[in-house]
Amino acid sequence: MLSSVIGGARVPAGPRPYRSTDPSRTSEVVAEVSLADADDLVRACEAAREAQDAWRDVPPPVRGQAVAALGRLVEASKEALARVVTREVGKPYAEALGEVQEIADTCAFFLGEGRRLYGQTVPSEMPDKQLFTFRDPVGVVAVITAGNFPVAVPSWYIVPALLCGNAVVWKPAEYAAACADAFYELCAHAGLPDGVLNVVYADGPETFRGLEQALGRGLVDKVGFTGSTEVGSRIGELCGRHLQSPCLELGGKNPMVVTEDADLPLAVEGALFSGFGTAGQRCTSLGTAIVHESVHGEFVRLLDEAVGAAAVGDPSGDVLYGPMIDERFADGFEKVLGWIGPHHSIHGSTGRITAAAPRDGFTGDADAGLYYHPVVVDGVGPADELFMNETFGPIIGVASYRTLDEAIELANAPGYGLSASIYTTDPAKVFAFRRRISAGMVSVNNSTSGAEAHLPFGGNGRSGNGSRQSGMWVLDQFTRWQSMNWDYSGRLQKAQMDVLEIVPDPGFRL
Ligand SMILES: NC(=O)c1ccc[n+]([C@@H]2O[C@H](COP(=O)([O-])OP(=O)(O)OC[C@H]3O[C@@H](n4cnc5c(N)ncnc54)[C@H](O)[C@@H]3O)[C@@H](O)[C@H]2O)c1
Repeated sequence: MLSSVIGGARVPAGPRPYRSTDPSRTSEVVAEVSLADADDLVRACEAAREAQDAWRDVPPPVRGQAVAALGRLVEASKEALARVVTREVGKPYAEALGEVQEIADTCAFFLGEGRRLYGQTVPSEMPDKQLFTFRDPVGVVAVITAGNFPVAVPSWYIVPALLCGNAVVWKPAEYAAACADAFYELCAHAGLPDGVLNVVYADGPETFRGLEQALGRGLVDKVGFTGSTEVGSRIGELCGRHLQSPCLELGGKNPMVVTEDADLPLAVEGALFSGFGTAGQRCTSLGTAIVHESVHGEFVRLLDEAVGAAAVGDPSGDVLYGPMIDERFADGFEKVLGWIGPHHSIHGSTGRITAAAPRDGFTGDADAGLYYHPVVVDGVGPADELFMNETFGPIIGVASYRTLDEAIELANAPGYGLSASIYTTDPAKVFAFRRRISAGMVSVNNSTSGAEAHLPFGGNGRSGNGSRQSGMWVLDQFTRWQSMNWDYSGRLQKAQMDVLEIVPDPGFRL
């Protein structure tokens, strides 16, 4: 039975058992977990506070060695960790390998940051005085994550937070506990002192209660949250009461605009990958393709063709996508299917896949797995729930437009702002789109999905509070700037008042 780890020690199993199952064969248990309660979460924050005291004094290049060791351990266990991801959350194995690679890439990037955690020397207004800036760790970082990227997204928080000298309390998604535990074990063997990284398996309500208490007692200095917009806004409110600004990485309803001059087969390939990859359960999944009216019919025809040839099935095989991650997401998707109104034209079957997948290669027991057909709904618009809200399932809408202004207005209408893409051969359209789309990430002739470990990742509006992950930008989340001025003149020099005056001759003319 898996249990939380606080201060380097496993917490004895308690009265709250939880089972995470294989979504391809829901009768198979992947992990039995003993869930913690609010008090455990508070204890983990206390342990982190204590451990951070010494960790902050370890020089950043040395902290970088732990990050490097983690990267090496992840590389060495890449296949094993990917297999756990495939089994527990149903992600196709090739994608799972990519997800694990992202951890290794993140470690590679932040290893270097350990030697580059630069401050600045800044000139002063006065002579014989020098100004400096330093980056300091924020303290204890509470990280709460979703399970659709059960190891890569946590690493985006944990790796830079530790490198910057913080201690971390990580609360992974319960339904991805086996993935979390495997990743925790790799971290624990990378040479981190006890208590610097704690993992707490808990459900949402207990997590909220624990976080409320920990924030109230000053035990948490930063919250990193990846999950739904609904829960994110509650976390934001709670942090706001304690004058903290969390990192909020939330849901997406990501648009793809296809212009009249676009390479249509390329756009269709992108739509297929980002609409149905991971069964549409990515924050960056394509929500709506917004297609110029002159190519709309051809786009839908090509998309139908591609969808018909797609393989859905056992995620250990070569498939476009596997099952929904968990019963909860399958239930949520059933609800979404009810949003499809009679006035839409539906392409694909809306039902559960009960026999074989659309193509060979499906070996799982379909009746027991959480498999759904890919669904394309043509003719959606802002009056539809389907157009306005994240669905988190294998369904995409198609809308049509006449002018680029209209396309951008449609793309911004749902009020999310994570990822957006445009397929066009006209650079003027690219820049007009880039300037006015509300997304944090824009793709040109590429799908809405995908991230690289050194590019800022994050969204605006219903997708987040503008915080960014990955690359050097995330350092501002996990460090605080301290400025220092050092006056070695031997006098009390006062800024603004004792400044040397420059006296120009205002009457001078050539
Ligand atoms: N923007 C991003 O980077 C990103 C990445 C991955 C997933 N997501 C989003 O995550 C969502 C899917 O994940 P989910 O359904 O597991 O999200 P969720 O909000 O239900 O849960 C996310 C995490 O928060 C915890 N939680 C739930 N209720 C809580 C509460 N009241 N207080 C504190 N913690 C609580 C959960 O146990 C889980 O660990 C989608 O909306 C998806 O778009 C966003």
